[in-house]
Amino acid sequence: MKIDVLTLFPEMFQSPFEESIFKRATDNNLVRLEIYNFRDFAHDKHHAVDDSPYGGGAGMLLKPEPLFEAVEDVLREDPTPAPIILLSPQGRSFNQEVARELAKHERLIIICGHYEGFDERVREHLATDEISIGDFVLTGGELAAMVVIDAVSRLIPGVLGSGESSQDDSHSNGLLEHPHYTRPPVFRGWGIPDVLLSGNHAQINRWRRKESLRRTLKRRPDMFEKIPLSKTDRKLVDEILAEENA
Ligand SMILES: O=C(NCc1ccc(CNCc2ncc[nH]2)cc1)c1csc2nc[nH]c(=O)c12
Repeated sequence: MKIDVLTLFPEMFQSPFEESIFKRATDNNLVRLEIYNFRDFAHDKHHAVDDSPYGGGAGMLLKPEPLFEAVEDVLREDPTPAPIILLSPQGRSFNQEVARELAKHERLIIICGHYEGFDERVREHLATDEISIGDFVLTGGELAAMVVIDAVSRLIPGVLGSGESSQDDSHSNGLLEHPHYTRPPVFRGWGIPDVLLSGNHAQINRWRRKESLRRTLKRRPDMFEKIPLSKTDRKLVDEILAEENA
């Protein structure tokens, strides 16, 4: 997948993608990141990228010209079609489902805004999608873009090593993950559930599914109510409720 990022702070994208999993992804050409400073596309003598809002009001807005010219230049260089994604607090909420949807594209073009916000014509006539990563206010879209790039890239086949799998992490099967344990079996007097040492994989899977259900029910009832429960799940939930009320 090729990801073109338009930002006023290209240097922000250097280090986060030179480490670990993402580095492996770029090294074996599974993901290619191209960062552009859209200030380079502001051709007036002051290279102005923002201006004050018509109608008055605080703050500045990103002008349309530099953004339109930057996207058009990127598409002239490489005409491969791609969603043009505006990152903004007004976007649709990003989640694992949106990450899976974006991971299907061979290319993404991502526009990072800044505190100011965008001129509406960018939203109406340039962007094809608009994404927010949550209901909190950041100083700019760059960190949000990195979150989206990270979550999407790990879904691209081959990016995660053979050991990791994106199948069973939280939010992939609609449930939160069950507790995990590794050596030592006892640490400062704290042991681990016997079932995990039993070698009985049916019981281990049952325990894991039950603990996922328990954790999701307790911490994220909003997620829990969306999960289709099998007959076995329902039995596990009954056991959980009995235990919780014991
Ligand atoms: O660019 C982002 N944030 C920077 C930012 C913060 C506040 C405002 C409000 N506009 C002020 C204004 N409008 C007009 C004049 N002045 C706009 C942009 C962002 C991208 S995705 C995301 N997801 C979750 N949270 C986020 O903040 C983000």
